[in-house]
Amino acid sequence: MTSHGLDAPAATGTVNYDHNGHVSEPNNLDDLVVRMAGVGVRRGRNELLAGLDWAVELDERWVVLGPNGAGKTTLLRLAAAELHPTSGTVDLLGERIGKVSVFELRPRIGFTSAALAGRVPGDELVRDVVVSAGYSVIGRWREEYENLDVDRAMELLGTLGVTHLAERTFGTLSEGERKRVLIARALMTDPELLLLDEPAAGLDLGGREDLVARLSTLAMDPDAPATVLVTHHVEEIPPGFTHALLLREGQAVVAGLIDDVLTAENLSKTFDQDLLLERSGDRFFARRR
Ligand SMILES: Nc1ncnc2c1ncn2[C@@H]1O[C@H](COP(=O)(O)OP(=O)(O)OP(=O)(O)O)[C@@H](O)[C@H]1O
Repeated sequence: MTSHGLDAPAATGTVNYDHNGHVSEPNNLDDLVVRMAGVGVRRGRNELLAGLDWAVELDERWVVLGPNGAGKTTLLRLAAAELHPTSGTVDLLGERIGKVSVFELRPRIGFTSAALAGRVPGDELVRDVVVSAGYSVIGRWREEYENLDVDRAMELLGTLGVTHLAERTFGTLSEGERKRVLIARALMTDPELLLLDEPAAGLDLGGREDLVARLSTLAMDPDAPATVLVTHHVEEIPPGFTHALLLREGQAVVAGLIDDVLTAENLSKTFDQDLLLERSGDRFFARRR
């Protein structure tokens, strides 16, 4: 860990781009929740991400799609201030990574991932898993939480449809129940950016559909934070998501409004298969041609 709390050596960004991809100084970073310019992440000889330009605005809901190993989790960890880029610049919530303490930034960002699920002690009460996010720790660490915090945790468990699990221990929950509890936890600090890494992975059909519906409600709520959802499957894109970034081998294939960029052609390029994409109402379905 560096003095900024990052788990990779801090490298000062050298390149800035404007929205058209031209080199420039940023104008008003406050308008952007995430801004990545010329971002690369390298581990040994592996380029996990390369030359990535991406920006997320306050009212946008992004889905990041790509095959195994495309760099999706790496991208999300950059957006969660958990990683530092090897090259390029990352600005989160108007702050440049490398110039700000990530410990100040992280409470403003809600993040769920399988890695986080693995760090939650199995004997923690579900209610405490959620409420402790407000104190930037995992699990209960105080004898007494503020009543207001407990009320908020219960309200969020309600939003995710799992109030009845509040007094259960995390280790006794099913995969789907854990995912919902962790999304409630991610929302606990009222974050300005919500990052969801494969929230529907491992869920059965009913669980997936229920989660997609709840994420759709959240996406359509104008007060909800800017959201980025990583998935392998177009079927998991909740209605209300506005933008898509398609990633392949650490590089963006295409990024923009879902209606513009989510096409059979782009999906086929991304997954290196001849794919058929169908749209039914506001849901997507894909299969091999
Ligand atoms: N520390 C590391 N050292 C070397 N290679 C790494 C390291 N971390 C990740 N990688 C590699 O970088 C690539 C991108 O990993 P990442 O986890 O970001 O992909 P992903 O798109 O999230 O994949 P998946 O869909 O399988 O979860 C993978 O090929 C992975 O093996």
